[in-house]
Amino acid sequence: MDAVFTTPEPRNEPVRDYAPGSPERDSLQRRLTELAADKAELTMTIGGEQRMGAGDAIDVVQPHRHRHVLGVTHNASNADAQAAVTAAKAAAPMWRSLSYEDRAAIFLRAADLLAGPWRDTLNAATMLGQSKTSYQAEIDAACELIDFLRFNVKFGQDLLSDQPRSTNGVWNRFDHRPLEGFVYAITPFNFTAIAGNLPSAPALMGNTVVWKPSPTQQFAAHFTMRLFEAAGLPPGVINMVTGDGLAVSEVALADPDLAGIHFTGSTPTFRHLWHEVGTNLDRYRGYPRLVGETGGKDFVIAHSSADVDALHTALIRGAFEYQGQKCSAASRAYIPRSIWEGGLRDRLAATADSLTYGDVTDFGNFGGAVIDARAFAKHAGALDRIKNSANCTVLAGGTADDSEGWFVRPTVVEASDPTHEVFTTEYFGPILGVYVFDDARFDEVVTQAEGIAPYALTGSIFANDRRIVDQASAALRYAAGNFYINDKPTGAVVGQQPFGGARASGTNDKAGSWHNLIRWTSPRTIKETFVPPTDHRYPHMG
Ligand SMILES: NC(=O)c1ccc[n+]([C@@H]2O[C@H](COP(=O)([O-])OP(=O)(O)OC[C@H]3O[C@@H](n4cnc5c(N)ncnc54)[C@H](O)[C@@H]3O)[C@@H](O)[C@H]2O)c1
Ligand SMILES: N[C@@H](CCC=O)C(=O)O
Repeated sequence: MDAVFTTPEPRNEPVRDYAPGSPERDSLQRRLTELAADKAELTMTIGGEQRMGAGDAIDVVQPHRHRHVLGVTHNASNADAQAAVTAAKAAAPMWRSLSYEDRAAIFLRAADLLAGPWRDTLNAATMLGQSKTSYQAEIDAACELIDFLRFNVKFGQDLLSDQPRSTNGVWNRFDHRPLEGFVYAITPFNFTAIAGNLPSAPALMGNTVVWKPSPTQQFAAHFTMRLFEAAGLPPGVINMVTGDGLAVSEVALADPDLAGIHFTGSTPTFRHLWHEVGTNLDRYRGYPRLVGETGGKDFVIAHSSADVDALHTALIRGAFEYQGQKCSAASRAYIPRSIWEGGLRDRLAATADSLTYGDVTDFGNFGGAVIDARAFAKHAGALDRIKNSANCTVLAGGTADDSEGWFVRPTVVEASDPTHEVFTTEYFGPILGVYVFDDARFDEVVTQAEGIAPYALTGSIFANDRRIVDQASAALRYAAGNFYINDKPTGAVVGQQPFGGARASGTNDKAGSWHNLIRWTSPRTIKETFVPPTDHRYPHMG
């Protein structure tokens, strides 16, 4: 076809509320019952073929009811990984020869399928497998993934439209080539949207992918792969391998055609991958692109002019939604004594104690369980250390119980030492450290908070005094990649608050924006001269 196409103008997917008696709630509840009834075979998908990994079996369970097995998956073996890499390389010429519009249509169709008939499946799988409430699943598995798919198509088109200037007689062009090789996408447990975005964003730009989801997110990842297929994704474009990823990395990171890593997960895992790439550098055809969004120790800093009701809500939602398992979760708060002793301390503790964590299929609960036994043990250990610390007072929670599910109570800890681990260590659970300061020490506290943790992902300032907002914003310029004024530090929306952080929080390539997509292209500059010179001499030569 001869046309320059324009992709549809994206709009953020409206969030459904699943209120009692609503049709969407009935429909989601039916799908929850169906998905919980079967024990699924959580296969790999390599070159379009589904098969079980050859390594050890892993039970994928409901975190809030860990005896309930949703499905079984297997670690991929070295041979499985090799097959996935080979399939990705084999599909590359076919995939990159398709037009951008053809590739984009697949992901736009996936978005529409997810907004419609697939919505309940992805939401229910995310609720059951990752212990998210209906609301937390809806903003992730439905809305954010739909938004990633639709907005990336628009950003990709903008990127392709970026062309150099030309002069009379010369036509200059950019050929926005996909990378030469395959992209290795490794995804975390906590967001179904991130798991879907990390393989699909490079694929949209014409790359083929080996995708390794987290075993604890494999239930929803399985259905995400089926969604892409239903939307018409050809075999071999995204090859999903399962399990812990150790064998996959042995193979993929040593392959000469590794063109990039698209990672989201913890800082130690990303550092490990980066080291491995460094070790293998001489093997590669090119320099692999390393894109990693990693951990956070996200702050809320309040000034004495802050609105206390807004601050209270931001702390509760920011720290305790999805059991604190968002990289953006508020995990350290700095509160002026006038506000703290003026009522916030007792109110925050009472609200935290009132939050119900339980089975997420009971829509009355505020939250569910933490993801697995390893996370539970980590949080239980941290709570023990906190309770034994002379610097700390536990004001709410502080307990954990894994008899039915991996439940950790929403915990508020007041700590008098601002260098205590509660202000520096990412727990990735529902534990909020609070440092209380005399109101006049605000500037000093901002300076201390700015650099005490190695991360720089999200952070909030609460103040009504505009001069304070301005000063704190300047002082904290490099302390967060996503900075909030009078709002909680969680809940970024695609197209509105492009997401990512620097320092130990990652490469800050802003998922769901052109900043990210540009990492998956390698432009070729073309100069075409219409009437080339035919005399090598210059006028100054006489
Ligand atoms: N900055 C962000 O945008 C963002 C978003 C979500 C989560 N996170 C971070 O992710 C972390 C929580 O997620 P997680 O527990 O899944 O992280 P994780 O690092 O334990 O695991 C992430 C992924 O890496 C895989 N993995 C681990 N070692 C591997 C290896 N050697 N080879 C291949 N794959 C390997 C895991 O199986 C999983 O798929 C937190 O630190 C959180 O802050 C960051
Ligand atoms: N983008 C999400 C966090 C993703 C990490 O877990 C937020 O803004 O809350």
